[in-house]
Amino acid sequence: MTSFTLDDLARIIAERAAAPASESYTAKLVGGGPAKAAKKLGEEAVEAVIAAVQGDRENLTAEAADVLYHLLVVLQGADIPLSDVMAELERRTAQSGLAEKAARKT
Ligand SMILES: N=c1c2ncn([C@@H]3O[C@H](COP(=O)(O)OP(=O)(O)OP(=O)(O)O)[C@@H](O)[C@H]3O)c2ncn1[C@@H]1O[C@H](COP(=O)(O)O)[C@@H](O)[C@H]1O
Repeated sequence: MTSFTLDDLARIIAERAAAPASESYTAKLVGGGPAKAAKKLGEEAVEAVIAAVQGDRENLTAEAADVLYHLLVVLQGADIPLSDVMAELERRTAQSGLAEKAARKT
């Protein structure tokens, strides 16, 4: 069990984004522009998919951490607060995913 949250990580990323790129991987990614950060997110997502398909729990745990970190970096670069994403997820709790999918088809 850990008390570390995505909010904590988003705060670290926001701080590090302002650091010199020579001192921070986060600053280097954000400074490289949205396409670079998004490409990295895509790569990490594919690695997580491969680990999931292989049933490799240890690797999937590590790759999931990479995906979450890189997603938060992409959000930071796009100036989208994590709280906006959480609000969208909260809004979706009003109905099941299956009900939402069915409503889209009609
Ligand atoms: N959680 C992370 C985190 N997860 C993954 N990574 C980096 O993401 C990269 C993953 O890419 P790869 O495995 O493909 O490695 P790579 O080949 O070196 O990457 P590229 O050169 O291709 O970009 C590695 O360099 C990891 O170090 C992270 N870098 C930073 N953080 C967090 O951000 C904080 C601030 O880090 P800096 O911004 O570097 O100060 C850290 O203390 C952590 O809390």
